[in-house]
Amino acid sequence: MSFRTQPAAPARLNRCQLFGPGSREALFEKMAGSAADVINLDLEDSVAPDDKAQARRNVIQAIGDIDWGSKTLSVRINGLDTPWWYRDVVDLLEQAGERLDLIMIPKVGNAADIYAVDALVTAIEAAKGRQKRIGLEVIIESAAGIAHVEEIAASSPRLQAMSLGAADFAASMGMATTGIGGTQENYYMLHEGAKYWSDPWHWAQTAIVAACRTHGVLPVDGPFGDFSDDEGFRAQARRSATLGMVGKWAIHPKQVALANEVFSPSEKAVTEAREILAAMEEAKRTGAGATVYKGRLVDIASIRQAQVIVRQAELIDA
Ligand SMILES: CC(=O)SCCNC(=O)CCNC(=O)[C@H](O)C(C)(C)COP(=O)(O)OP(=O)(O)OC[C@H]1O[C@@H](n2cnc3c(N)ncnc32)[C@H](O)[C@@H]1OP(=O)(O)O
Ligand SMILES: O=CC(=O)O
Ligand SMILES: [Mg+2]
Repeated sequence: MSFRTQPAAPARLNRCQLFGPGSREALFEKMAGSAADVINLDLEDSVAPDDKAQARRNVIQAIGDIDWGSKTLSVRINGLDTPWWYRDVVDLLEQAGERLDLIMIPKVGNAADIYAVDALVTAIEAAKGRQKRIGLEVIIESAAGIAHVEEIAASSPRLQAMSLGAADFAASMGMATTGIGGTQENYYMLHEGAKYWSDPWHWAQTAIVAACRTHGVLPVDGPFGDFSDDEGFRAQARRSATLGMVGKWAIHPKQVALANEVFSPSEKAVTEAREILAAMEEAKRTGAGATVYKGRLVDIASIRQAQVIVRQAELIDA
């Protein structure tokens, strides 16, 4: 490791973030009863402009009235280029109960966006004597957001998670698609007449993972719009998990089980990780730094790799 060590991301489960519009109160109990680790009550793009004020009132009421169990409870506020965001923050912090865990800031473009919200949150917490410090999460979903991804990841000690928002990201980048995540028909290489599809989200995801891991923030994959396509969701989520993301959004309840499945290590993976740790303990006992496990090299780096899987399994079992 460099002299600059890598801070740990928050030790909590974030396999699935289930979204629901703040204007659809009837969904709130269903969201609370779901198997999602994180709930995102939305005041932004799933709420029509005329419904913004009512949605805000619904969400504030629901934060106190509904039993959210042990879930992380987050509210997505409106973007900083709108007339609604400051009232979202003020009303949430002044009126919502202590059960609220996070505020999600959409369409962040640079660290100053988080600074502005942090300053407002900090002042209201002090003025109101709120006991629990509110965390922040952000969505990278614009050209500016991805260009400034590292300063955004470093922007505030309140920052816990960062998601890729494929829909707005595609729009901001001028990508020729109306699909939200997943395979894009025209993004392929041609070799001897055969098409090989590639992943247009890959580079943004890796930039987000690197920025998050540098600064101790959880990297999360955002929405997959086609909720009729379970295999498409699985494929996207598996790629994200392989790259180091910890979870994925669900924009429909049927996606929750899929995300939980992909971001929970299989029994086989956990057993293998524990066996690698045991093999390395044995190697250490005999003074070796490297050994052979199932015909392949394992060394001290393998301990760190195995610990990623074991830690996730322990969080799930806790
Ligand atoms: C690009 C972005 O910004 S994504 C993030 C913002 N977007 C959102 O928050 C959208 C979230 N999702 C939704 O609003 C809805 O799921 C929709 C509009 C996609 C579909 O809604 P519906 O047509 O009601 O879905 P559908 O009929 O398939 O619902 C099946 C059941 O799941 C429930 N349900 C639907 N959405 C949700 C949800 N988000 N959370 C919990 N339950 C839900 C329905 O009430 C219904 O319950 P029932 O069987 O008891 O009647
Ligand atoms: O907010 C999410 C997105 O994909 O846009
Ligand atoms: Mg968006």
